[in-house]
Amino acid sequence: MGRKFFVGGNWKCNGTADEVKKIVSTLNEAEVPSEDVVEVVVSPPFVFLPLVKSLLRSDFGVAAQNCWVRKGGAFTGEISSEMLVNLGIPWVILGHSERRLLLGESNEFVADKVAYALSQGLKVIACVGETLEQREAGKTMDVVAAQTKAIADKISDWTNVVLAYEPVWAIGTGKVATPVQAQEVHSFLREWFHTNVSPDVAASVRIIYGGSVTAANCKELAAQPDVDGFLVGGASLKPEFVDIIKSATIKSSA
Ligand SMILES: O=C(CO)COP(=O)(O)O
Repeated sequence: MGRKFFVGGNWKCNGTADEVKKIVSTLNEAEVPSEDVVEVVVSPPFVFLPLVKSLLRSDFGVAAQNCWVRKGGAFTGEISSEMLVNLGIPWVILGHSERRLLLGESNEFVADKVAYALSQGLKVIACVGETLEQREAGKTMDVVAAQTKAIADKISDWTNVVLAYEPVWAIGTGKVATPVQAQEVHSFLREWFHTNVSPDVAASVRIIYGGSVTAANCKELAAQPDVDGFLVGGASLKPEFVDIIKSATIKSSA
């Protein structure tokens, strides 16, 4: 079966061209486990995508942080899936909580984006996760199931999807989910796929964790059976991202 460990770096709305070049050169010089062990994808802001793609080592992939929900056209300020494909950008992050909450992206809108991006040949990192209020109300599983179901209702092939579980209360707060909390939701989601999609998809889909992942906490999280990697925000802008990539070896030596 073998779910290859996946480490994504979401740079969000950060960086100047010089800073971006610096991060890329750190990554290019890094000694990391081979492509058989870990898949690494970094996601710079749109404007830096061509720069990063041209400079970044070829064993690392590049992702956009969003794209338009359907075919491009008269949608000022948007970037289409077609454009990403045209530039040779293989991945896109969709449904990040910052977009769901700050820009009002609904489960259905995110699901439409996922379906369209896949139809154009992009690979998708689809994000789900509950707010603190939802967690405290005991609704975590309902929320992530509804977010995942909206996508499952619109796609039939999960091969090119990585699901990122990112509890909103852990994003950018320094308050990481404990390994037990992460495993609990990841195993719930895998079970959800088993029941609602198929045993094959449940076994093969990668479910990665995001929210205050650092070099200090990544190993314990990576050791959880249903944690197949990470989506890293703040720490992906720093050299410690390389240490997070290296946590993949925990799986290969297991
Ligand atoms: O939102 C995230 C990745 O998409 C996580 O961000 P932080 O790692 O900064 O908490």
